[in-house]
Amino acid sequence: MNACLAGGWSFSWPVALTLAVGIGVILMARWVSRQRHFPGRESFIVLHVGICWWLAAAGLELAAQGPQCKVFWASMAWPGIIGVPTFWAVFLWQFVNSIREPLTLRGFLLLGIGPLVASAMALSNPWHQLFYGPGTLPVDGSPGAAIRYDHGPLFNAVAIYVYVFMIFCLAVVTRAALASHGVHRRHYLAFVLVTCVPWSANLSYVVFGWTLFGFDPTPFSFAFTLVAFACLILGVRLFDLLPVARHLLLEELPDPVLVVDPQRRVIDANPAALELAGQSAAWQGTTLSRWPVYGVELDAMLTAGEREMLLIPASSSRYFEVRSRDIERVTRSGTFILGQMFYLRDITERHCSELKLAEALATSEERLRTITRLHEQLQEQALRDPLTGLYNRRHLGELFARELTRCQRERTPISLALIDLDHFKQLNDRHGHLVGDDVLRAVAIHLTGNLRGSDAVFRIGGEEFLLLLPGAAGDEAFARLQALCQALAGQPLPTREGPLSVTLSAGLAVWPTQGQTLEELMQVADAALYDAKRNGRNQVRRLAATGAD
Ligand SMILES: Nc1nc2c(ncn2[C@@H]2O[C@H](COP(=O)(O)OP(=O)(O)OP(=O)(O)O)[C@@H](O)[C@H]2O)c(=O)[nH]1
Repeated sequence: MNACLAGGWSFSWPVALTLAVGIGVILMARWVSRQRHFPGRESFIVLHVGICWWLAAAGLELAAQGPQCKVFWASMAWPGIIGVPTFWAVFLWQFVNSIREPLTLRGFLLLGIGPLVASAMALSNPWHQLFYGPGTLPVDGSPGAAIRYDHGPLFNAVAIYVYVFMIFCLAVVTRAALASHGVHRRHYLAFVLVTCVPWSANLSYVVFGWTLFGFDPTPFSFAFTLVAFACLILGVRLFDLLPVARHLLLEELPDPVLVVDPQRRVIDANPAALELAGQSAAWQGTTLSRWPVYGVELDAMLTAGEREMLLIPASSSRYFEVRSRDIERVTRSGTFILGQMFYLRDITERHCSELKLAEALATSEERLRTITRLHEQLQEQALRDPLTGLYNRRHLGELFARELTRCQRERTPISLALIDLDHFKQLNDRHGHLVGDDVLRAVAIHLTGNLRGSDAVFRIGGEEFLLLLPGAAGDEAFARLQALCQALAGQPLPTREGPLSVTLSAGLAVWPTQGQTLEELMQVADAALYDAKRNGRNQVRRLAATGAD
């Protein structure tokens, strides 16, 4: 060994490559060792130590000039050559089965027997030549020429030992990939690739004698392993729980989530989205507009550039609030849209509550309107006489006060007339009360039919009426009342027993000359009415005015 350490060396590109890969492996192993704990972490680090060992021995073999030294360094590689598949298998087993406890010392020592025995067999080869046969010679006579190895039976036995581990590794990750889905499956499939590439390189060397730089290509294939792990760790954050947790969250989310690429093809959908669409297989890559149940709406939403909408799928009685957002990647040259994500929030409960609330509000408003209408009707009814529909005495005070204010402001008079039907008792007695009611109604119509806009007529007693004529002075009011009186007398009224003739007597009072208040005016008018009755009825009377009217 001393001779080989002190022997001639030549630094070449293949040596530089092994050195670079070795440094990369050390850096990655160091970085991984500082990461959070993950299943198989210790085995993963031991595996990388094995790779480094192998690379170091391979580099020394490549750099060594003497053929014996080359064979010596090749023999020194065996702890790494056996250790790598052994601890790759242990790591995969622990990772796939989520075994967090590190390998026991006993297990470690047991698994270390293989590499030790193989190394011992390789290093003792000069005495038995069963590992490398006598045909192990340089490929040509040039200095530092590569060695063509004559693989002996012990070499083949060790190769089989290694391949058993590799087959085990493949079986473990393939089974795990088949049994899992989502992020986990992608991780396991990556492991299948990472297993296959160095193994294929090794198989091609052992079985077909294929070499790279005249050398076993397996150590160089670790460059691929290094890049693959770098991509897995940095790209999909292997060993990190966050992507797995996010994936699980999406899987468990009761609300549908759909992801489309820039060509509007569905590239991902969580179980809730698949269930709503009734999709189960071969859905990936479906054009959004052809996506069942709600694809057309989402497609239209994208076209319209809308970010939010209410979705009521035809085949479902549920309501969804759809939100879309761009999936972007920011690079130095700008922001690229990688696709869109749709999030469908089930708002059925909220929407139904809102609908019920709106319905309840509408009903309440309708009821309130009805109550207001009824209240107004009641108020109106309270002010009106039910038989004739004329205002009653209750409304008189209010209306008079209003008219009085107006007439005071406008300095105009108000005439007030009390009207009483003549011999109404006789009419009742002769024709009955119902006919009397007919007459009262007909008189009410007669009176209202002869009023002007601002006039008002009230029924203030059985067959007593009151006329309020704002703005009408005594003479004018008197003339109008007389016309009313004569018209009534000359026109029989319709009743259930045929037309009947009635007459009225009226007494007139005028504000402000004959009274200041309603009571005073009514007293004056009543006195005048009494006068009319006494003078033979069917006439209008007024007392002599105490001032100008
Ligand atoms: N049909 C009907 N009659 C009523 C109503 N209210 C009061 N009367 C009647 O009206 C009559 C009033 O009679 P009286 O006060 O004696 O007066 P009158 O018979 O008209 O005689 P004079 O007023 O003196 O001309 C009574 O017979 C009451 O019963 C009503 O609402 N309907």
